[in-house]
Amino acid sequence: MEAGSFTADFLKQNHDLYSAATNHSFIASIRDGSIDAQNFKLWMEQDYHFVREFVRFVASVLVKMPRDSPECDVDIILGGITALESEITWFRKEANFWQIFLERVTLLQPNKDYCAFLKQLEGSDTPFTVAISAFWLIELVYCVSFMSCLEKDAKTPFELISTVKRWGSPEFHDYTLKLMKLVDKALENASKDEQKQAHEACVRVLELELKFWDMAGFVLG
Ligand SMILES: Cc1ncc(CNC=O)c(N)n1
Repeated sequence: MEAGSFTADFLKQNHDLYSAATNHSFIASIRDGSIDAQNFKLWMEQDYHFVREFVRFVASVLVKMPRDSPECDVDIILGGITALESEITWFRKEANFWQIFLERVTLLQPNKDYCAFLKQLEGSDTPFTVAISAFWLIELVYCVSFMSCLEKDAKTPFELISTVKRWGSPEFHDYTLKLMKLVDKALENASKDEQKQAHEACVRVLELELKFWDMAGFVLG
């Protein structure tokens, strides 16, 4: 059997898990407008703290990029870091609107687990190929999930439009395609062992994204 690209093969082989992570009931509740404000606030509190760890992770991906990478490839990651700065600013502003006190939040277990996984990927024993693969998929799950909330028949509440546009916009989708190309280029010449490690890290990303949505959609009180 002729193998395709890493990313296409991965999504094909893990279709059910990918589908579960990108068609979650939490996202469906945003899309149909039935979402409870408490659940949205819970997601936002937890995600802000996830993103703080994610900044370090993306920085580690940049540091691991091979020295002979084309500048335009480095700039894709740099652009990702730049976007995270405005994302952090946006989170603070949004938190203010929703009366969330970000500094008082306690991390829930699924978020702790996800952050611990990111920390592991940040370590120098995780190769660039593995880290960039996980990076691509983390962004893709958010992109595909939130894109569904912008479809013509979606009834996303107007207060949540800025949230879904952040990750569901055509620009963000473009960015995930650029990351996908970086991954496929990096994995094409990687050893079988690194390909396997990258595959395993991506499976873990899907499991953790799924648990993160479960946590956000959990009905309080
Ligand atoms: C849990 C999770 N996964 C992916 C993203 C999207 N990346 C950066 O914002 C996110 N914010 N949170």
